[in-house]
Amino acid sequence: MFLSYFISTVVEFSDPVFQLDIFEHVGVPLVENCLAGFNSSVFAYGQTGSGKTYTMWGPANSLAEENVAKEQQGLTPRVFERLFARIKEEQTKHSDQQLNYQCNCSFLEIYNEQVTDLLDPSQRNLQIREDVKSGVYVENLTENQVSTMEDVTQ
Ligand SMILES: Nc1ncnc2c1ncn2[C@@H]1O[C@H](COP(=O)(O)OP(=O)(O)OP(=O)(O)O)[C@@H](O)[C@H]1O
Repeated sequence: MFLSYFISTVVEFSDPVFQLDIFEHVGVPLVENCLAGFNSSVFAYGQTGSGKTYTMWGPANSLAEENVAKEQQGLTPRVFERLFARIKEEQTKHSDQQLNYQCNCSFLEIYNEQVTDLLDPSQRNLQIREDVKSGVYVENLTENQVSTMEDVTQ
């Protein structure tokens, strides 16, 4: 099952307060849904230059620069930081059960009905398919397993 969140971006909105607001209303419930075992996705939509990438990642190079203020971070690093922290919390809380979590993520862009794999931009025309059991999926979309922030920011 898939749970999806939609964010409409307008460049004037994507200031630090807006980033925090999005994190609280989209990021926090998304992390809890992932922990509960649901596949979850975020769609950022808006016209060219409206701030989709900024909303999802923060200012350019913010992941590489250690001194970028936390409040400038985009949704993606905040979500993964929260996810890994919550996993640790759950594992500590239920240490007798030896909980194991596997996190996989994909990133794609849809532009003029063309689907591009952002983890492998040479894949520019991926097909959207439907499977009787698993539902709608993007054929051949790269799926990376992540367990640390370094995995996410590489
Ligand atoms: N709140 C903001 N403060 C400062 N700069 C911003 C803000 N939001 C967006 N920008 C800047 O505006 C430019 C366009 O934003 P961005 O690349 O996020 O738009 P986009 O919707 O992803 O565009 P495209 O559809 O062309 O990929 C970028 O240089 C980005 O750094």
